[in-house]
Amino acid sequence: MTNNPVTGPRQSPAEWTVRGIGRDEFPEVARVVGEALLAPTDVETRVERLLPITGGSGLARILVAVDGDEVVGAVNSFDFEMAMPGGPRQVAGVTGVGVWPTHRRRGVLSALMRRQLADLHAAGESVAALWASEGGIYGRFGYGAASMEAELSVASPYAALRADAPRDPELTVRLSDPGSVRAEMEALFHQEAATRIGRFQRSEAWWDRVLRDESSERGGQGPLRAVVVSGPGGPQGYALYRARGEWGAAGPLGELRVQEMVSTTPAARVALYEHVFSRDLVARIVLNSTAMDDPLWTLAADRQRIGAVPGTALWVRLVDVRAALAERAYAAPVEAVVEVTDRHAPWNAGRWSLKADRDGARAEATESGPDLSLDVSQLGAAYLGQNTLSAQLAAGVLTEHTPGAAERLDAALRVPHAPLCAVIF
Ligand SMILES: CC(=O)SCCNC(=O)CCNC(=O)[C@H](O)C(C)(C)COP(=O)(O)OP(=O)(O)OC[C@H]1O[C@@H](n2cnc3c(N)ncnc32)[C@H](O)[C@@H]1OP(=O)(O)O
Repeated sequence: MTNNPVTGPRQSPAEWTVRGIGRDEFPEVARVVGEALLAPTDVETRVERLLPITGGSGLARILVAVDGDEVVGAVNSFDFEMAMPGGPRQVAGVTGVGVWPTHRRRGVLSALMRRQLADLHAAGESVAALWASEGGIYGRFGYGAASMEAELSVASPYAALRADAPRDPELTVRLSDPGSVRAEMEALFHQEAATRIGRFQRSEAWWDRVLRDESSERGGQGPLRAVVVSGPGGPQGYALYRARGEWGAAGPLGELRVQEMVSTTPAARVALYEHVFSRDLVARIVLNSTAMDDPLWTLAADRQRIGAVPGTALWVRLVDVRAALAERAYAAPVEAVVEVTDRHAPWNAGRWSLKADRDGARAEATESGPDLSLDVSQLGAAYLGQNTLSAQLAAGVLTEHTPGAAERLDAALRVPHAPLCAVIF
């Protein structure tokens, strides 16, 4: 044990007691995590907001580290149905990670992460995913940065689509308050969340959270609005957005911010863009969190006028490498032996033979020589199909024993559309 005047004595993760919680301890967990995350709301409000989405069996997924009687750190995970390559899967959505400020850098998170990983594995869960507050935290625990999303913005004079963008005169566009079209939005989202990698199905409580509209949620903007595009057969898309009016010496400087856009047909997408692009008094349109292959890149009249701020979205952890490899879908036949190192999950370490084609995959332990050696975090980074192993090879962070192995695996791991989660959990 070493001592540090700021953080106190450094302990090994094994020295911390980690346990589950009773229902009456939830406010204490909310207090500790809220303080760590610099949450602007009071504990009561946080409990009121978090309980519905965490509730039920969710509390059983919370772990705390204690110092005597005191809770000094916590982790939680949602039991998501998230779209993965090949379809919807159960994914542990790791969340609510925080360590009491006087106990940081003493191994508390490490203890919590190890126990959470062991619990998820024991429960038969194969994949965990999270949004990280900081990029330096989770790689050491076997998470790989697996997807990027981008905030897009466009100044109103350039907010226009190509002349040949698909437009359907039969579509109608209806603007209303979100509550009155919630059922339509839920149905459209449910469809998208079954296939769009990274999306997770929403409970009613999650919808309440997405549609929350107190003034503290608005970030200086106006109320949440919903626009729904429908054809003769019913709704084909929706967007949720807020707008803020502003005036400068030369006229209107309003901003319109799209929180979410979902569409099931190209023409509905076009109608949604054209609705938000055509609002009067708006000088700038922002699309909060978009997939890296958002159709706007193809449809914009001048794509060079789109400003893009990309950022890391989901980090993925293969809790059970064998199961995660076997349940994934593959775009091309592949046979390879991967040698995996895993500091925190010894059951993953070793050589895995993957045999896959478009009809299915098998992964089993093997003694054969590896084609590729890598850390479990690197496999996590490639799992959603957005990041290639070839890029990691070029960066010099994995070893290829058989020339071309990374490229062949990449061809099999490829997915047709970029992942999109968009909702930070
Ligand atoms: C999914 C989510 O909920 S994301 C939200 C994460 N939470 C936050 O950001 C809240 C504020 N921060 C905290 O509560 C804490 O600082 C945490 C949770 C990030 C880290 O907890 P700690 O108990 O301090 O971590 P712990 O002592 O186990 O550190 C383990 C290792 O990670 C490193 N580490 C911890 N946090 C960070 C960081 N933010 N950046 C880089 N390295 C870090 C430590 O230096 C240590 O490295 P070492 O093993 O080489 O010595």
